[in-house]
Amino acid sequence: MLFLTYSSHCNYRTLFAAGSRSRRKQTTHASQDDPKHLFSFDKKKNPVMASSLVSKMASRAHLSNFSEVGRKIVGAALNYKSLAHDLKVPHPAKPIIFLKATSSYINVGQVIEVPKAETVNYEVELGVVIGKKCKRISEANALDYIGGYCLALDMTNVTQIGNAKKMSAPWDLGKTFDTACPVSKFIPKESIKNPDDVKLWLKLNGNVKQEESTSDMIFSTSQLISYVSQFMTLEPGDLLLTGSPSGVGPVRPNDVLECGLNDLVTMTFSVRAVES
Ligand SMILES: CC(=O)CC(=O)C(=O)O
Repeated sequence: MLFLTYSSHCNYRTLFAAGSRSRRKQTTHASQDDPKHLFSFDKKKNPVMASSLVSKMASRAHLSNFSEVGRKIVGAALNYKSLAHDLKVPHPAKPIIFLKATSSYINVGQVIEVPKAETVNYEVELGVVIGKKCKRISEANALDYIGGYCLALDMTNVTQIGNAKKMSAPWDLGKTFDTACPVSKFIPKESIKNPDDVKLWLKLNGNVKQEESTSDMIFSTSQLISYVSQFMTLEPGDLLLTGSPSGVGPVRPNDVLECGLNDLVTMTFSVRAVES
């Protein structure tokens, strides 16, 4: 007897939304990323392993739903050498950190909203989904706290950021308006060996506007996670936006943005105007 009795303990059927396939069918053709793969052992002989794998499954189910369950989105600004070069500004001495509200998430199928009289820029980014609670962690340990990844757009209202700068006010209205954080599906941690070397690209209406490796980042993924964790506790499902490479630019109503991350994921969003 393998895993069949587990469903009553952890209710992972609901967690994984396994659909209509029977549990027994799920034992066959298990792929690397498939949670059922975890259950190919004898649970009576390995009760400790069984319980740890159940919690691993529950945690991955939780993380794959990060845009619903995550409690914050933390962004890093000016984190690419190429962007700093384009903007003719020096590299920041420390990460520049801002927050986006989770109400700004949208998923594929939803539309980016742009106020008619304002300018909103696209910025393609690697998103890091936090896998376990981290507070004041070292750079050396930071990668252990990653639960997975996503492709993200850090939509930025530059009209609002310009207004804020004039008043020495925070950037919030420029970063965290509704629809400001389009995200892809969850990418399991194992799919990306090195988050500091993945390729990001973005096309606006079919024309390539951004294309860069995360190796161009000023602060590495570990440095960003460790730095942020000195100030705020990162929790499972939180998202860290690692910054945008050069090529950022404005969108207009009816534009179509298409972007991708390695050969792992692509996503497409269209833009519509809303009243300012
Ligand atoms: C002002 C910005 O939008 C900077 C930013 O978010 C970035 O990724 O760089």
